[in-house]
Amino acid sequence: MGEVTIRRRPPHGLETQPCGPHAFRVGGLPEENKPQNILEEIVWWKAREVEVMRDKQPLAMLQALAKKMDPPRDFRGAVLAKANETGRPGLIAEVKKASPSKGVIQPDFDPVRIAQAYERGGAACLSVLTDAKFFQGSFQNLTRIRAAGVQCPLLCKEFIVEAYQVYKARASGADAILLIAAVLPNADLAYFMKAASNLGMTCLIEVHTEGELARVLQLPGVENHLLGINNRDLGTFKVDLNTTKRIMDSEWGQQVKDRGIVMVGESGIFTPEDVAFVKQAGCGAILVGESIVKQGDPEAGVKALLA
Ligand SMILES: O=C(O)c1ccccc1NCC(=O)[C@H](O)[C@H](O)COP(=O)(O)O
Repeated sequence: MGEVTIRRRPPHGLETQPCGPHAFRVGGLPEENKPQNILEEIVWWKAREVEVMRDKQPLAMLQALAKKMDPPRDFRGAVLAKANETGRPGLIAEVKKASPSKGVIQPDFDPVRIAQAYERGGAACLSVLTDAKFFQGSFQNLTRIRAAGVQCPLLCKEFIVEAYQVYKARASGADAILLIAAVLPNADLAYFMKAASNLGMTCLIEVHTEGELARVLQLPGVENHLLGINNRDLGTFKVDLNTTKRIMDSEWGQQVKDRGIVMVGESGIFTPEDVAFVKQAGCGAILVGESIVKQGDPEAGVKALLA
């Protein structure tokens, strides 16, 4: 049920292994050593990236930094408060320069200016992409946004495959992290949720299928975090808002509603009608990037979306 669909590493390790003056390949078909889709490519790259980061900044150093940070803000509480105040889903507005599906979305990208505009426009929380290779983001963007006095809680939008990244998020000022069910089995999800909770952070646990939702609903303490349905298939890039409706109409979606879990509708939300559609499907929050970040005036973009 809801098995992990993304392979975390190439099945046969590196495609070729150096051995003296020779290079040889360890078993398997060459095509098995190629990522099957973009999410797999990102995750394979991420594993190497974390190794390099750990060499430069060991975990103990990061943990010491994380300890010194101001306490995290209540991400889930901020979403709920904004939804109660406005009667609309709480907006998690994404600071997003580029993406694998769209290339550069906002060439005139000033993360602090965009974050401040989102906050003035009425966002409940912000999502900050930190991946550099595929999204042109950075952990410095998180730090700079927090240092600029933005009050909204911040989600570190990263592809987490190691606990190291949870500490990196906290040490960079994040209040919440993203965990993707297609990438992580429940044992890893539970472990990262525990690491995040110990740091006082919230998790946004993202699914794309009914099977993944059924699986993550078994996680202990999931009610204290947020669940999200990504309308974008991260393998094919196809975006379909009906994904949210279909999953929320399933028996697992009913369980989300019965247990009072906050569900976030993610990706492909462009108009007030889209917002109304995912609200009607049962979402208490929305995560929006492209439609607001590409506006010349992101504050007006947020206001128009929530109108
Ligand atoms: O946005 C992509 O192209 C993408 C590709 C591969 C993995 C993840 C990707 N996006 C992450 C997201 O989920 C979105 O940034 C987020 O939900 C906002 O989506 P949108 O409003 O459609 O920009």
